[in-house]
Amino acid sequence: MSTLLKLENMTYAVQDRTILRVPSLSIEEGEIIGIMGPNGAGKSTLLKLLSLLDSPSEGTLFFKETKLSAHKVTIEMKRKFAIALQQSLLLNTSVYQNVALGLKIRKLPKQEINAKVEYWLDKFNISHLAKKHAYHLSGGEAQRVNLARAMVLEPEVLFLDEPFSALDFPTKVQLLKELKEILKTTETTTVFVSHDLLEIKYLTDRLALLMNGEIKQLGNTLDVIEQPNESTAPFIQEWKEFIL
Ligand SMILES: Nc1ncnc2c1ncn2[C@@H]1O[C@H](COP(=O)(O)OP(=O)(O)OP(=O)(O)O)[C@@H](O)[C@H]1O
Repeated sequence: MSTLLKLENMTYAVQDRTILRVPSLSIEEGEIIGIMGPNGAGKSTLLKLLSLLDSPSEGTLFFKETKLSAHKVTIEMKRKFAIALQQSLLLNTSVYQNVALGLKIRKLPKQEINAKVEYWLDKFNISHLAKKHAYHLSGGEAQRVNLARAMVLEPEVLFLDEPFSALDFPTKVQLLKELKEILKTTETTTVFVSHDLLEIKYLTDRLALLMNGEIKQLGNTLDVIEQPNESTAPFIQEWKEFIL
């Protein structure tokens, strides 16, 4: 495995208040890394910095060997990333057009767009919804479209911010299973932000536990869950009591 994304000496401050401090974080090619922590820990902020939606107050982000800055980043660099959020924010058009839009913007030939959209609608089991209006979908269907819209771009890094949190349990479980299969077969490097230890345990290879704007523990997901450190044990223990 080689390092795809790397943060160094990063801080992020809002009005003189430092809300995130990450001395070092590497994301390895092909891995699924989870970011978990309590409300307000800084998870979404970290995801925004890694995905170039925002820039740090200090520090550097590297993509492979290239130093990135959100201010100067090229379209080519942004196109290496895709993001799916909790709210699918679909456009006022059909499912097909929602999934096709990113490829149209990239000016791909029509035939290629058709082939890719059909492929990803099929992968997420939503081919039958292609003509349906995006505003008439269930929550689970909309999240499938959201994920297909991200994956059709064949990103080098996929960022997921709580994509399952609004779904009911059976819908979530089914989609998690399918997504894991897709991410593993495509070897898509993925950064997954979640509140839910069950989702994290099922989907991720490594886990960063973020608290008060700092990564308090980072390691193999099962190791972190089984052997939390002094800082993370109370948080993990609460989860264990809740699910066991
Ligand atoms: N633009 C901003 N202005 C002021 N405060 C901010 C801003 N962005 C984030 N914060 C603060 O920084 C902290 C981290 O926010 P962030 O949304 O990253 O946390 P989170 O772990 O994703 O939280 P949640 O689990 O509730 O979504 C919070 O205290 C939040 O209020």
